[in-house]
Amino acid sequence: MQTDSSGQLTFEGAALNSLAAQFGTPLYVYSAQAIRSAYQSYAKACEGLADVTICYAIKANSNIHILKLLADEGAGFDLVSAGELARVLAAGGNPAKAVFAGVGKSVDEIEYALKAGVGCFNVESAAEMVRIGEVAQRLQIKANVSVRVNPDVDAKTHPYISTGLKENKFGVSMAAAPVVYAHAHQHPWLSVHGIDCHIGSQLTDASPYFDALDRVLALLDQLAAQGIVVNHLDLGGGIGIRYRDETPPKPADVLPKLIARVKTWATAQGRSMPSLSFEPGRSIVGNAGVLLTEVEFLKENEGKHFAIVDAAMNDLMRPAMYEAFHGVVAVKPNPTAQANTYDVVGPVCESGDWLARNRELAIEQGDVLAILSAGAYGQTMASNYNSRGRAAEVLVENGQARLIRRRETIEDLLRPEQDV
Ligand SMILES: Cc1ncc(COP(=O)(O)O)c(C=O)c1O
Ligand SMILES: N[C@@H](CCCC[NH3+])C(=O)O
Repeated sequence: MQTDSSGQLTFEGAALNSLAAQFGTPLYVYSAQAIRSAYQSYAKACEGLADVTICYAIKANSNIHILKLLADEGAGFDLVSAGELARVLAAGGNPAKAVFAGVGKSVDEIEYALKAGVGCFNVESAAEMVRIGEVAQRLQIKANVSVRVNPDVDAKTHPYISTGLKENKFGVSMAAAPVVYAHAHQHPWLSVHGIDCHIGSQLTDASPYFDALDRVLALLDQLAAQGIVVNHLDLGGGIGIRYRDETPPKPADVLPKLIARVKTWATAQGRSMPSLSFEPGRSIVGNAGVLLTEVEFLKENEGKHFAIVDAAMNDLMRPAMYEAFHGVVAVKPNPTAQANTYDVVGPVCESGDWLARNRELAIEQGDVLAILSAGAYGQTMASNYNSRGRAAEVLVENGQARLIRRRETIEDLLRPEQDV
């Protein structure tokens, strides 16, 4: 994001105020260049070090135009539902470079993924391994499987987005994993591909990755002693971004060291170097997107100032759900406005419908604000609560803006109930 000579905010060469006028608000705006360079920071960090696939976690931002952009860069995908797989296919992505995670894969989803040729299932329970084996046998299509293990490592992040502790629902415990592998190993329609581990999201400290890796490598030794050789490691996603003042590690700070540790282990064990994958989501798209919203009203209740805007918790759920901080700035200076400390709130009928609290802003009715770092877990977590249509999305590339999702209309909202 930059400021032009008149003080207006621009995003990859496009003035945000003009985009709001052209496409309306609320509006998600993404920078193609920022997404590409975030992806490349992963690809370059591993270059020449090992056989590595970067599987972008679709849940962060699943717009098919963004998936296409990433597929064109060479990304694989981490998906968690039939819907996300359909998006990969619609975007022209290669299903063989996709991994399918999630604790509750249905029979239909497994069947769809097998027929589409998904590269690997990251299996999260013994019962799921049995189910995948049954579906694979019925379809006579071999399923590649990794076990997603839960290493019981504290990722030191918000409790709602920590996934690698034993109290979390994700993955198979280290103690139970050998039995799950043994089932896959002896099954004629299952092929043991790798091991998977994802410990949480918005990590700002890299040390939990190394703790988790050490536990994973110890488990691989144990499996090898049982005659089960696992030659692929999927180390998940989770690297954080800056929302306020965080200093998360960069892929180049973490990935080469993780790869080096795997190499040292492989050499010591006299094994060939395993292939690897990572599943970043937030760090690819989070800082590449903003949510534009117009001020509907300014209001004061007994000295408390509210800026009521046209975006709401249904558009950006993170503040309501995690009390998450997102920066807020006016997209152009308003010299006649008086500065005040505002809570920026939406029109939804919930006290939890706030986007930002206690922000110093010099704004008037009709001004446009940018909610920053909204490219990840923004539109993908949006809902129709209060019967509000989802926002439109625009992708900016070299100053040119392209609509990549139209605004939902009232007809879109009513159709599933009228079509019965
Ligand atoms: C299995 C899995 N992989 C990858 C991710 C992506 O994580 P992040 O967006 O933090 O990189 C998630 C979400 O936390 C996940 O659950
Ligand atoms: N949705 C969360 C992250 C959860 C990641 C999914 N495993 C967020 O907005 O931060």
